[in-house]
Amino acid sequence: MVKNIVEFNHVSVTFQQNHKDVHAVSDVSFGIPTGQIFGIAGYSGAGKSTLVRTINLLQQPTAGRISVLGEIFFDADDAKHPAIGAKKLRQQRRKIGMVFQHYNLLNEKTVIQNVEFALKHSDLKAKEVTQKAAELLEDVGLSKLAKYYPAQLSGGQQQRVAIARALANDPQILISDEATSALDPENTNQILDLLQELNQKYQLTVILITHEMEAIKRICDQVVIMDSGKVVDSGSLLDVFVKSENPVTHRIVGNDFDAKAILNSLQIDWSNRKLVQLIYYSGQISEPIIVELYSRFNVAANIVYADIEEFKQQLVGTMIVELNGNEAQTQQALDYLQQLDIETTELRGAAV
Ligand SMILES: Nc1ncnc2c1ncn2[C@@H]1O[C@H](COP(=O)(O)OP(=O)(O)OP(=O)(O)O)[C@@H](O)[C@H]1O
Repeated sequence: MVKNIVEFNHVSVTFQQNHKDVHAVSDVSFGIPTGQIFGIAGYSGAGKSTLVRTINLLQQPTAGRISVLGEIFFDADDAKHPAIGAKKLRQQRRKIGMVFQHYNLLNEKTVIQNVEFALKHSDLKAKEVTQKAAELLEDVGLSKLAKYYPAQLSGGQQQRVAIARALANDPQILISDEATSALDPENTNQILDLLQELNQKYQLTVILITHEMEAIKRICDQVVIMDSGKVVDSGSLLDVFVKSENPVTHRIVGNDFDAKAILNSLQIDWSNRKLVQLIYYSGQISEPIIVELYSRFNVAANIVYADIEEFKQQLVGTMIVELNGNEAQTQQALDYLQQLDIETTELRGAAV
């Protein structure tokens, strides 16, 4: 099994529009580990769709190299044959399923016929095709609606049909390009949970392209943030959402853990106050720390702000507290928090 099921090396895509170059993707390099749910996030127009369309060469890059499933699909430096041959590409594309914001179902066919349609080039006999389609519908929780027509289904149900269809040829990669963008929050979460189930059941690598940060936070293992065609940040959810200090990342993913932004938005003048930001992870706090700081060190901790966020079932909390105590005792209190593996950052001295 290859470590990275997709690898982008210095990939660029430039379009010509009105005699001008549009740099939709600029010098992007990163790998997507096999078996992960991998998020590509950013605002509309950041270049996400263009980049993922290069994976199965629906979009040819103008520069760079792309490896997929351990094979070089495209290498701009190979002047004679930059792309893999058409026949090979057709075979390999079957290992890459795609779902989009629009479900693109065939309205005159029933739910099961829509899934069967995706198997028409397979080697299966008619009976096996029907059986396989029925199994796929069971995977996506739609067995009971097999004979319905798309128009009789809700948006979330239609997207489930699209997912079953995308899985028809047992792909190793499923690309979800804004697949939940047209759905309400409840349906969005159900589709995301389904993608997670499929990821686990079939060791399916899921590439989730979205501008919705809540979707990334709910199911992704790793994420890259794109802005203006470039990758501006990458890493685990905690690296990007909690620890990143990149202002562009903050603008895109939000400021939930950025103490300065929080204090500014609360209009708290903290220039002469001893404020400390605490960041802690699920299961970490079993003691009533605020009480402990007072009883052990005689340091009073007033909570200025507190929040808790969930990242793929891991809770991360942040508190901004004002510590009142003498210098030595306050230092002891901070040491104590660090012993509990609570990350502490002193905010003293900076202006609003
Ligand atoms: N075929 C094309 N010709 C010219 N410009 C294009 C073409 N396709 C995309 N672009 C431009 O490339 C940039 C990136 O578009 P892209 O669709 O990849 O962004 P995105 O992050 O996926 O956003 P969205 O979710 O809105 O599609 C945009 O400025 C877009 O207008």
